[in-house]
Amino acid sequence: MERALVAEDIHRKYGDRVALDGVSLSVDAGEVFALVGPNGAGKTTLVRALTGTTAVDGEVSVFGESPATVAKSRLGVLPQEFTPPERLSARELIAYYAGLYDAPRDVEGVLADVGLADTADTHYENLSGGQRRRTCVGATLVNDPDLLVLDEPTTGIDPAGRRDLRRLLADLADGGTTVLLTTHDMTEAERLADRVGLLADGRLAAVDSPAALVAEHGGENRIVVDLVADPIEDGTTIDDSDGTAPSPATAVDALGETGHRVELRDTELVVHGVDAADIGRVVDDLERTGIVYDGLEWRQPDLEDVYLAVTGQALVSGEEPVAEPTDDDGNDSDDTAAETPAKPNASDGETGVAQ
Ligand SMILES: Nc1ncnc2c1ncn2[C@@H]1O[C@H](COP(=O)(O)OP(=O)(O)OP(=O)(O)O)[C@@H](O)[C@H]1O
Repeated sequence: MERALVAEDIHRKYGDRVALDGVSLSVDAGEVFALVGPNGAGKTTLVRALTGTTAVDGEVSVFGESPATVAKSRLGVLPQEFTPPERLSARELIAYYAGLYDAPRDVEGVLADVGLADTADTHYENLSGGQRRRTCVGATLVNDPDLLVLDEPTTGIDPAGRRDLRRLLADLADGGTTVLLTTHDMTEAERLADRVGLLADGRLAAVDSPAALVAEHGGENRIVVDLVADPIEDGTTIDDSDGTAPSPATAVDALGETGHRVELRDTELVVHGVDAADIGRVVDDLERTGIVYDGLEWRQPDLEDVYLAVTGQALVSGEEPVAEPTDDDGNDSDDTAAETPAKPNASDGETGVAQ
């Protein structure tokens, strides 16, 4: 199997700040690889290292060559920040980038791939945030690259657009294109990637298929109970004979006696090791404790749980805020959805108290 990308022990500092701290990674040709991590984890720096746009200590090769010498026609790179000329239409922009290559793809085919066939004549400045991002993705496809490197390609794209883009990337991968993308969104990584690299503080904390990571680190199925923070103030009816609800700690003890590991996390109570067939029994046990709760949810472990288990940091996932408007007519929008998210430090780990 040809290696599309190899990085060996890459280090990168900005002043005293360590952005990459000994990252080694290899991606096979035809693989979809997702780099996942919170703001500041080092994703963009790693992408830049792999594509030769920032100098690093360590070895990087792309299809066996230095990123500086590999044929540009083999690569399609979407930086996190990419602002094409605003007074050109989507079609003109794609045609412009296609014109940089000797044997480009058909412009209309690229526009169709990124779902912009009906918006192709709208100026870039009048496209919605999601349509702009799709135009930028289109610009990376004009040379039919062997390796696509996409830094947060779905930022600002609405859920339907994300699905379309995922489908496109999956089709490209089926056709042999290697895809390396970064995302904050674990669901996206889980759905799309053959393998996922969990990046935290400039280090790859784990690399494997989503299923293998979840099996190894995800923990058990669980019920998460959303407790009422203050049932008296909340006006919730309390059934206890003395008119007071049991404390969460009492409920934890009572549930613990039923054989499950129970954990209290702020206003959530987590009952671990609950398989689908046990849900009814555990809910009955919960009712018997008399604890007052707003709702509950049965959850199977996912990559977010893996990230927390492996790095000790919580990574909030799900769909990112959607740029408005999200309609597809693309006309007269003055939307300027941020292409560049703020960069706070990684979020704090959970502060649960294990019972
Ligand atoms: N040009 C730069 N100058 C100084 N520090 C930088 C620079 N680029 C990145 N950093 C720092 O390096 C660390 C890694 O940043 P990087 O942009 O690679 O993270 P990221 O995972 O891509 O974050 P985000 O999800 O916000 O894009 C951060 O602490 C960041 O502040």
